[in-house]
Amino acid sequence: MAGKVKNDYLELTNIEEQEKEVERLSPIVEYLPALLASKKATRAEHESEQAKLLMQLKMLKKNAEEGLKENPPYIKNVSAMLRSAFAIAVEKAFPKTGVAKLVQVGPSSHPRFGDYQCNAAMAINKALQNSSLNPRSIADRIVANFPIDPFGLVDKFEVAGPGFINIYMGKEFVVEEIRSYMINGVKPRPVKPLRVMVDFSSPNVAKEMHVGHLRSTIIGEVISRLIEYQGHHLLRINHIGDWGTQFGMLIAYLKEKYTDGFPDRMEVHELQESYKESKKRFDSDEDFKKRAYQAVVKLQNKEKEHYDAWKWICNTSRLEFEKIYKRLGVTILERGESFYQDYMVKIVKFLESGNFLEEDEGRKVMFPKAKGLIPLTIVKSDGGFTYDTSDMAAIKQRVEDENLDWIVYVTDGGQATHFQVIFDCAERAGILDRTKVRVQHVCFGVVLGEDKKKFKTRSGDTVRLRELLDEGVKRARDKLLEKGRDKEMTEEELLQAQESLAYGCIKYSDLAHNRNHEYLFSFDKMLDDKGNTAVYLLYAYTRIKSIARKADVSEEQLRDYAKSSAFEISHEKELKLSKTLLKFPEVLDRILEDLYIHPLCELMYDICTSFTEFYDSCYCIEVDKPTGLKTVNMNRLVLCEATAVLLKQCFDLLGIRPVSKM
Ligand SMILES: NC(=[NH2+])NCCC[C@H](N)C(=O)O
Repeated sequence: MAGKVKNDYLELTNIEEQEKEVERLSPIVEYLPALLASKKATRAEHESEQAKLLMQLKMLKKNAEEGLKENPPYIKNVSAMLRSAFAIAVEKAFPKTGVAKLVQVGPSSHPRFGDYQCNAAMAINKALQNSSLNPRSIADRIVANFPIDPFGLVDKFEVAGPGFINIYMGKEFVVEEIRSYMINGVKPRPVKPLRVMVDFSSPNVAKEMHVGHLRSTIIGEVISRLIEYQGHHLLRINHIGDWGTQFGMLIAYLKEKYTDGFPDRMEVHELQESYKESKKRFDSDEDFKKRAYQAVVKLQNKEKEHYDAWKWICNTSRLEFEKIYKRLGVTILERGESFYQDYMVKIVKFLESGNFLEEDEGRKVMFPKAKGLIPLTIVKSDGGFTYDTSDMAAIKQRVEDENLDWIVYVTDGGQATHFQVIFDCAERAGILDRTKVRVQHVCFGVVLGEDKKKFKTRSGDTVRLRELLDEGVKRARDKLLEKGRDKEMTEEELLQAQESLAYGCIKYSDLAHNRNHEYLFSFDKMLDDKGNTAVYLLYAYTRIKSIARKADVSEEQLRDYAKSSAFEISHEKELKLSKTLLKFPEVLDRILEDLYIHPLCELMYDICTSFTEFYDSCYCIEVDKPTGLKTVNMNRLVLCEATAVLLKQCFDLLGIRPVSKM
């Protein structure tokens, strides 16, 4: 029931945490039936060991109550709760054998095996090597020791085959959760807030932002949203490539070309052309090379003329980047390589004084601890710094000045070794302690065109993101017109719908794939309204939202109904949809571990297909033809609304904006 205080000790996600809790709680759980039987402890009992445990339990309950007062009910991770409960069961069944850590619980592969499965009995059998036991008897013993279940999480167990434990969820629990989704929304479990940085997007100045940067932007933004949603403090950082000797080259070239001052506006591709030209000159013309080097020195000393020229270059690029971010709904703090100039000087001294650098043909390099990896180039033979130098400086600044607990870098898979070596060298230099600071490189595969080759224009150039987005919007509009949607929408609504659809599709088709794999960019595929696409999901969402509208029932009424004892879930398809919704917390928790986002898309798709099944077999509104009288099934409407609430939350996390008409 709403407001009923529950003791949520079972919900622990992390295995060490679980183990500690098991150790702490198993005696308490043992004594719990006794506690419940004798509500008041006698004086004598107070002096006994048992009473101490009862006190402990009281404290635990009190903490839980207080926790709940502060934090409105949050969504529960069923897998994690079951895992903790099974860990307790195993600890009770086989005390002090250390096998509780073998417990794994996952969704079952088929409904005939229940909702979830625990297959620990086999692994425990192996670990215990006790000939008088077999996996089945182990499974029986685990089930017999399952702790009290304050949530009614489990309806029944079944020990099957060689020792699988099939778990059937309790309906009461499902009802309570759906009730809470409806009344309280989908609030994640409160956690200790961490300081987190996501370093993503990060295009390069004076170069076109390419599809790789688009992927980094899309994935990085979603990771940021997920981390924020979980309640952590987040810093989104755009580590743009805006520093280095190439800028001396470019400035020298531009000064030569525009003797009367730089133009007011310039497209990034023109800037990129100049960049290519300057590189040619640099490689072929000794005089130019000298001037380029002088320009670098002047830039590094921040001499006005050169510094202004550099600012002009950065600004030209920035205007272009910002247009893309605005369209995609991304806000990110620019803190490029140039930000670390002073830190780079310092890190070189630091590494030098620690004797971490070695001479190599005039360069100063740093080897990682791991064997077989290429070293970082910290100082080039011309004295300049590199990408490696900036990342070493950045990691020090991030750990020490920003005090971060968690740093995420989002780039293509081609940089996996770079980050491996950076993390390794940072540890070697004592800058980073990976037991305290979590560093994660989130990589992704290359983007392919419809011809399955690297995504390029026909002439072999980089595809301009602005043009790509424009094409997406045009295609989305065509799609809407093709379906005749324009007849039901004002021009304003159509504009909103086409943008939501275009950007939604581009984002979703990227996110729905395992990020490690290559990804085929196809407007035709992403704008398909069948299958796991944004179009399908957005339509489904709009349809769900329109049901309550048609029924003429307000959200307020639905909430009131959900609070009442009349609310129930009965039809098999209602239950199936509900159980699919309850998968959200476990998907969320897993994503926050490995930062693979596609399971969230899979879940959204499952929700929409379960919804369709439910909607096909369960009337929400029945109209009596002769009289025209409407009968509204409030239970089902609540379920529709809970589905909508969760889907909306998922769209928000993915940065996709559903519109009321589509
Ligand atoms: N800290 C970092 N290295 N962030 C990623 C930078 C990505 C780089 N500018 C590129 O375009 O590939």
